[in-house]
Amino acid sequence: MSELRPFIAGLPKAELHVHHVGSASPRIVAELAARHPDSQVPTDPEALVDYFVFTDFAHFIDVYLSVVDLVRTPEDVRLLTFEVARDMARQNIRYAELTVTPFSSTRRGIDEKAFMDAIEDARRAAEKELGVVLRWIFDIPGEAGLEAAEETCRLAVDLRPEGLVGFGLGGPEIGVPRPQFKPYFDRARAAGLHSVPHAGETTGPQTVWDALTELGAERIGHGTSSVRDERLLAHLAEHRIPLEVCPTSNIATRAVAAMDEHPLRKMVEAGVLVSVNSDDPPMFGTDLNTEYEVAARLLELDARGVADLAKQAVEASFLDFAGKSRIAAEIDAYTAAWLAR
Ligand SMILES: O=c1[nH]cnc2c1ncn2[C@@H]1O[C@H](CO)[C@@H](O)[C@H]1O
Repeated sequence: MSELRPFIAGLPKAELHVHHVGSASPRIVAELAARHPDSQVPTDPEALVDYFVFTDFAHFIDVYLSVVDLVRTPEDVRLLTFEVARDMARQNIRYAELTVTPFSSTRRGIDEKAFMDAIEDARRAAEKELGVVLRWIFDIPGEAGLEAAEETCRLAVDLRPEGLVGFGLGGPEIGVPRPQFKPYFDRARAAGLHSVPHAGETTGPQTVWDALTELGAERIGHGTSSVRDERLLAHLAEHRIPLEVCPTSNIATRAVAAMDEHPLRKMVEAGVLVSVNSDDPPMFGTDLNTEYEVAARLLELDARGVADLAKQAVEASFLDFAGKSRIAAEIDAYTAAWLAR
């Protein structure tokens, strides 16, 4: 544990890249697994630790989908969402853009309106009872193809829950080229949603270019391989297109071989705006505070540097000016008080 840990723990934070089902705590996953004994997911939180060791990215997606399979009723959705916010509140996360995959639930038979009501109900309760502001990014699960794209787009545009701010694309990249999703991103953007696809997590920089030119990406999920293309890095820096970086995730899914090889530092040195994120925290044995510790080590930051990093996430968010200013001011006040101790 680094000496920055207590500072980071109390620091007000925003998280921009974190998956809904992927944030279910071991307790919640175990509880859902016990409710649905036909599943292969362990019902014991201890056994989950081993279950969440991944041989590669494809294995991670298989395990992820086995947990998705446990969420079967609107009440499961509501419980999961509120509990995720509770974990965020414990870490002083004030604001989160949570990536939700409605297709996974509607395809499993959850009524679409009941699904929206469940997440919205949890969002309001989280804000009121926990002081955590949640917003949604609806993502297309890439492996499910154009059918999922059509359905996700329809749900986003036609049902448009109040908390929805963005439209994304997740899952595997290999064999799932980004350009085919252009019509769906065009529709979502025309409806006023922000474009936030994953790209360059498990494939090269061309996927990031495709996300920018074909999908109108305003932020990139992961974008890890961007560092292999100097021109791309310069483009991201110049146009202030942030990368959502999730260091421990990249090691856990074996997208990056070792933490000391993580490209975060190279991104920052190229002047790219970055946000630090936890992705699927319990599955990767991490949380946002730990990711800030990791980033502080990779970037050799002191408390002030960590506070600046937290402000970059606020800057990269889809909050309005007043919302950004409010959290940035909280970060400044907290940091000043900490440094004056
Ligand atoms: O790190 C990640 N990269 C890509 N997709 C992810 C990640 N974590 C969770 N998902 C989720 O995987 C599902 C199956 O496609 C999607 O729902 C996506 O949100």
